[in-house]
Amino acid sequence: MTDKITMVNGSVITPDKPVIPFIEGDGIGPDIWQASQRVFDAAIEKAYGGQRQVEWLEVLAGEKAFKATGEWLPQATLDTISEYLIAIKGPLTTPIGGGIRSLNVALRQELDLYVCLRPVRYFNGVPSPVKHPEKTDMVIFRENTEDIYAGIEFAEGSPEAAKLIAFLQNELGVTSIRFPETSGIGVKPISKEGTERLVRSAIEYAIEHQKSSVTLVHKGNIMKYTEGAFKNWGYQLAESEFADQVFTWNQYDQLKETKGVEAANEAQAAAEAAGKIIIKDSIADIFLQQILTRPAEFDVVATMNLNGDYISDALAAQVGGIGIAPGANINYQTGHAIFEATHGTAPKYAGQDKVNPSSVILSGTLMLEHIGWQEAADLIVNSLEKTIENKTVTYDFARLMDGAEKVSCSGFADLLIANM
Ligand SMILES: NC(=O)C1=CN([C@@H]2O[C@H](COP(=O)(O)OP(=O)(O)OC[C@H]3O[C@@H](n4cnc5c(N)ncnc54)[C@H](OP(=O)(O)O)[C@@H]3O)[C@@H](O)[C@H]2O)C=CC1
Ligand SMILES: O=C(O)CCC(=O)C(=O)O
Ligand SMILES: [Mg+2]
Repeated sequence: MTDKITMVNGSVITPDKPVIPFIEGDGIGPDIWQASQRVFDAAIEKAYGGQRQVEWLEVLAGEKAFKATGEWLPQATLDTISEYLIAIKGPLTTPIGGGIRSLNVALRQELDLYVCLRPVRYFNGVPSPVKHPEKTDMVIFRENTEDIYAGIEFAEGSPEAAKLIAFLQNELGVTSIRFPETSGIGVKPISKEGTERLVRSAIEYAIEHQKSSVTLVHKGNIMKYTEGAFKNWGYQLAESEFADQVFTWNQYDQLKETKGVEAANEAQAAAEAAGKIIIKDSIADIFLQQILTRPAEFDVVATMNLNGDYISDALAAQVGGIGIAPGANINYQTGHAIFEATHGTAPKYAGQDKVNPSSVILSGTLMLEHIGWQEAADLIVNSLEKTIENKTVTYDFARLMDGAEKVSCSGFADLLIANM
């Protein structure tokens, strides 16, 4: 009998034969989904010998949905994911500079999946542009429902843009819009509630996984009441809700001011010795330099939507690129979660059975861990390590590895299954 995954008292309850909806995705989506699904099924079969099994339920979004229903994101898709709690998806296309708004963002907003969780770790043998890729081991908590992704934007020349600019100038005394006649305009909402639930999740994750620090990444020197507020609210939340478990740079600064630098250093050293998590912050531009030059100093990263988008792809590059960068969109209160790769639809490779399916496959291992099927997740990760160490890899790795054998997307999945 198949059944639904549910959330009971904050815990995910998984029946032996759960229904899990999936969205195949646009562009390379069908190639990587088909490869990934075979790997998931093989790992589950090997781990549980038929006692556990996923019943995959296709739901439509993107181009496939539009062709079939005339809608890009049918309500039935949202309803089904909402009902079954957990889903996994391939990438969906978003046109640039016009056309539909992002379906990926819409899914996150509609289901209020406020955390975009993107773990970044190195797999032995993966080609990387840095000397010590193994030093990059971070988990990104990207706020997933606010910021300029809220989509409050008005086009240059539109009556809405003219009205909003006139309001800013006439009612709020704004004089700094350089070319008001020809400006498009966007709004960036960042809330205390949105910040708190994101930072709370990041600190809880750090505690559960025994991480040593959480870094709040922001551009609060320039955007004081959005990104600067994120930093302040983040510190306030850490100090009020996790007083016994953390030490913050804000506390360090206060001690330095009142008792001097030695007292502040001593307090931080004592906190570290006691295993407390250090909550620190970094301005986004220098952070992008420091993750390259001093990656070992960062652990869990909590940031807003746009910063998190940039940081995800930058960190993915450090450990071998977007072909191996998984992710999950999660609401820890309702239990809703959609697992998906960090990369997009790579349209030039669509239908060529060529690209690396590892990002969706590793997103699937996050999903298996999330539903408590750790044995199946471990089988996949171990097999991925072995397959990469054997130098049998897709084009993206093969072009940077000496002596590698280039395999197709489906061929890579075959090897993962054989190596389990
Ligand atoms: N969550 C989602 O669904 C996302 C959707 N998108 C959407 O995807 C579309 C295309 O975006 P674009 O900016 O080109 O970014 P993409 O991530 O789709 O592709 C950029 C490049 O990354 C490399 N790449 C991507 N996926 C893989 C893979 N699985 N294996 C190996 N290499 C890979 C390729 O590099 P190379 O050319 O060097 O071989 C590719 O040309 C846009 O519509 C965008 O909005 C983007 C990001 C996320
Ligand atoms: O929605 C999109 O098209 C892009 C999304 C994206 O870049 C991301 O999720 O990292
Ligand atoms: Mg992105």
